[in-house]
Amino acid sequence: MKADCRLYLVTPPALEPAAFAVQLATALDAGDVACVQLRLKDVDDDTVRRAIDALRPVAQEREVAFILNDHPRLAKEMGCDGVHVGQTDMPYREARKIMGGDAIVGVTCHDSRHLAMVAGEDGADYVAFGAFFPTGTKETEHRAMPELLTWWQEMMEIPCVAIGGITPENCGDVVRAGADFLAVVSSVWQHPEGPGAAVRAFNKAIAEA
Ligand SMILES: Cc1ncc(COP(=O)(O)OP(=O)(O)O)c(N)n1
Ligand SMILES: Cc1ncsc1CCOP(=O)(O)O
Ligand SMILES: [Mg+2]
Repeated sequence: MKADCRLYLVTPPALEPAAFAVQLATALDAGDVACVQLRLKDVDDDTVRRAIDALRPVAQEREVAFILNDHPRLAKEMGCDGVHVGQTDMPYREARKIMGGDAIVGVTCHDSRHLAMVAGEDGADYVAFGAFFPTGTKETEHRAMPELLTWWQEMMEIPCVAIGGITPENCGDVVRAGADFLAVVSSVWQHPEGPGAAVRAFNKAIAEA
């Protein structure tokens, strides 16, 4: 059992803020979730702001960290707890300058030990590896293996996030390999019995891994 692995929910690619706030509350009230990432691609800043206004309180009122994808300035302006940056987004150091020392800054490292070491040494709060499984949510060029998580855990203290196609059914190997967080999109928001059932299923799968 590796009970210290926790869920990291990433929002669906498109959402209507007020309706999705209800879905998010259902997910967060169903069980243990460490953080929520708002991930909206190809929308203008005001659309992101409106979504943050609707969703940030839902997370923060439940002591769940609220992280914005891609946009450090908006994250800072809008009171998010952190930001996630990828390798083609703003560089980590610049994001850190904007966010300040207390905020969470996470970095995508694909399947690269080198990128993860650099991010860790620079001060990232977590490194994200993936994709671990095929995913329809994002076109991915990199495939990570569970051994990468084990290697990271043996080398470094900084938490690692596993992302990409993770479900309650397939997460066991990734959890046992050492993921500190499972970042998930479709398996939660497209769960046939709803996001609450998905969170319960993940919590159970993690506890039994
Ligand atoms: C937790 C987490 N891990 C990886 C990503 C992917 O970030 P990036 O490579 O910048 O791709 P986009 O998500 O921006 O399309 C993530 N968002 N979150
Ligand atoms: C944002 C992102 N980065 C790598 S895979 C991915 C999508 C993960 O979505 P899902 O959990 O639906 O596979
Ligand atoms: Mg990005």
